[in-house]
Amino acid sequence: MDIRVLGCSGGLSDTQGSTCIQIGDYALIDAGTGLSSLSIEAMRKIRYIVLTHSHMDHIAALPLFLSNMFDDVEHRVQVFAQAHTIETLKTNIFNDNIWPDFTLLPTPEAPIVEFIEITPGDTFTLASPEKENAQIHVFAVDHTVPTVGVSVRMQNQHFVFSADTMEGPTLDNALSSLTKLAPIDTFMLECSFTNNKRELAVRTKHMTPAMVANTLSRMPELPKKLWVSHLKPSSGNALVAEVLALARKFENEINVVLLQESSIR
Ligand SMILES: Nc1ncnc2c1ncn2[C@@H]1O[C@@H]2COP(=O)(O)O[C@H]2[C@H]1O
Repeated sequence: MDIRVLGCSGGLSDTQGSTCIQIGDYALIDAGTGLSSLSIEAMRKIRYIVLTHSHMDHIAALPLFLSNMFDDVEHRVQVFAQAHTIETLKTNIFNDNIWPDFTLLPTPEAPIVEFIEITPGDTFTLASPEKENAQIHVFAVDHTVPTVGVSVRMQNQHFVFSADTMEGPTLDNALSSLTKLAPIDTFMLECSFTNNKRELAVRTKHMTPAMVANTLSRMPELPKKLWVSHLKPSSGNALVAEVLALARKFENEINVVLLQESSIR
């Protein structure tokens, strides 16, 4: 399985782009500013993008990426997203004011991008032009706007990305179902705020290290690796210290990796 985290910051940072995960060389989950670490040649190989939700840190690079592709790419980029995400992008971004409506360009018959509506619970295949296909399953998570997490299965490996979510039964039930589908090898889970910002985390539907620990303790079977991501830059070193303490607490049970610049490329 070839998964590269191009960015997973929960905001604007001098060390890391925002959420963008590359599958092989041909697909992305989310299109945050981490996408800008790809060369133009690498961008031209991208055929599919699965968007978890409409928030800026997950879609910021999509408009500029599409204009990069516009000139000389023959394939159409397929963007998979929930109806809310598609509608929000069309109304607020691809509206010929903020950015051109690339769903009609260069011609309405053969546009550069096609939005494909997905619903939580859907399973679909991203066909690789060269290597093994990726089997995608999207599941509902609990965030302030309609959001899906993404399960990727390829080469007998199972990677699960929580996207932005709060702890609770929605996530717990999804993790139980996903574990039955196939044991989870790598679980990329968000952790946005420090424990003393629990109230803000609940209001904005995000996780703290304590919530991450609770979620792990309720999982029917622990994944082999936990990638902790989406730290808010404003939470700084205090959050890093809390995540490292969490890693020590679980060190005999699970390999906890804090995704920072050094460990994601
Ligand atoms: N009530 C709030 N107070 C402070 N920050 C907020 C509030 N609501 C949303 N945000 C921030 O706005 C961000 C929108 O994207 P996120 O959900 O990743 O994370 C959210 C928080 O960082």
